[in-house]
Amino acid sequence: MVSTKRTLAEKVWDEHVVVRGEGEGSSRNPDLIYIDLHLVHEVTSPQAFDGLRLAGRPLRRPDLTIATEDHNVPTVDIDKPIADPVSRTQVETLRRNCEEFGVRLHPMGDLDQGIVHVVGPQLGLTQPGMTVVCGDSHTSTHGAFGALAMGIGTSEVEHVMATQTLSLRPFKTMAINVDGELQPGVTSKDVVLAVIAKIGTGGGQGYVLEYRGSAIRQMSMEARMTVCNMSIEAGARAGMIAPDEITYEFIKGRPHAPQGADWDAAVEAWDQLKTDEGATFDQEVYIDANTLTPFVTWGTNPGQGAPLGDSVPDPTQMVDESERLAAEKALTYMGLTAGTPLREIAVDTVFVGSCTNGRIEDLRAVADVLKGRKVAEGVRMLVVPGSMRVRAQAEEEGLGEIFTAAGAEWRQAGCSMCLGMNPDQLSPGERSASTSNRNFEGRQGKGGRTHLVSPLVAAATAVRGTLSAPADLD
Ligand SMILES: CC(C)[C@H](C(=O)O)[C@@H](O)C(=O)O
Ligand code: SF4
Repeated sequence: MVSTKRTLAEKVWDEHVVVRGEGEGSSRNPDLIYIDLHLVHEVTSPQAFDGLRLAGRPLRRPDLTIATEDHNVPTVDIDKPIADPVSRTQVETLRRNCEEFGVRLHPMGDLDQGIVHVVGPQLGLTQPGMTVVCGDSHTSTHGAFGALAMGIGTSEVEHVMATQTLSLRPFKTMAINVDGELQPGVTSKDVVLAVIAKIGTGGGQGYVLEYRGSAIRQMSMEARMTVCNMSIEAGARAGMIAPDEITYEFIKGRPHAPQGADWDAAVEAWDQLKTDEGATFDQEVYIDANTLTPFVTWGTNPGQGAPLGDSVPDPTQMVDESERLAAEKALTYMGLTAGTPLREIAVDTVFVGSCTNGRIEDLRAVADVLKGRKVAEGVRMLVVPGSMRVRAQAEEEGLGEIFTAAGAEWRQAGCSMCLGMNPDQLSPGERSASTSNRNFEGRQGKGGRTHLVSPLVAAATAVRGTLSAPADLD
């Protein structure tokens, strides 16, 4: 007998099937899935809009589509024209397209402008049980609300624009059980870096991950978003967390949250989403939260990480050949020697921001460490809010002053140094501690060397000048 017990991901999927694909098992055709929310930014939308225009089609549901400018925007002098011609064209094209197709756009300077994955939740647009897509791999962030949120390619962006549906193959399910309690100074970023180091950058391929367990339940929505954000770095199609009181508390009262009787009905429906007792996952992974310590990467993919107390690993000790070769190549690029304690690695730049760690809670954590302290001599520190609303709130709480007094640059909202598509970049050979999600070669600028860290580690590193945790400060 087929079990009727379903996981969170399966429930959301089932709710959105417009047409079920024929066949069974691995030969089953894709299902046609309805999409509740389509987020748009300047990088992956131009060709999709062109396609619509060529086909003479309107946008099917402008009311379920929202755009913001994030990747190509500068984070200083935002009242001046964008200097780089490619970036300027991208942003101007988005503005023209949104105007022509009737898409709500939050442009530079607007209070709701910012990184697309910060803006959706902030407006209360991202809600439990929804299907959310965006032409962006870190769409997985929205899974923190119990939404099935997936990054899609430009041709799929056009398909969603035209039909509000997507043809998708069913996925496998993986439970990531994180039980126990995180020690002080250990954050959700450390959890997800440890998860990726454990299952590998390909470990999640074909799966939707569901993060479960007591450590996840205790996390704030900001922290849960950090975890789900990086699901894609394990190769997963999406990452999800079942909604609970913490989720509802976050959504309640936001501009697009249901109100009055609709709110009560919504919460009742959202409460049904959690994975049924006895439902089975295709795979289960266990992480002990009690034993986790701050985690940093030493290599050039997010799976090449280790506890901060460790040393740069020695590739010759690695049994797996492809792992060894990858580590050797990474250490050469990173300019690191096996055996060097990670704490002794000196950085030139510290970047706090991105859709992984650019929310208010992240900025508060950084300000807590920086208060009354100074950024080390010779170190450049950028603090970049994920959205203009985050910036405004940080200003209101006096965080901006703390950053500036410590000697950090307190910027306007955008993807910034998370990737080299705007003026905030590393120069060749420059080394950073970064709260973002990717440490690929050249990610933050050609020849730049990236260590992925939590906001707490970023702040302590800025003060000491070498990879550090707040506990290392006097
Ligand atoms: C530019 C965009 C398509 C890309 C993505 O898909 O994730 C970017 O946001 C990234 O983080 O690498
Ligand atoms: S902040 Fe970084 S990861 Fe997030 S959408 Fe922008 S470029 Fe991609």
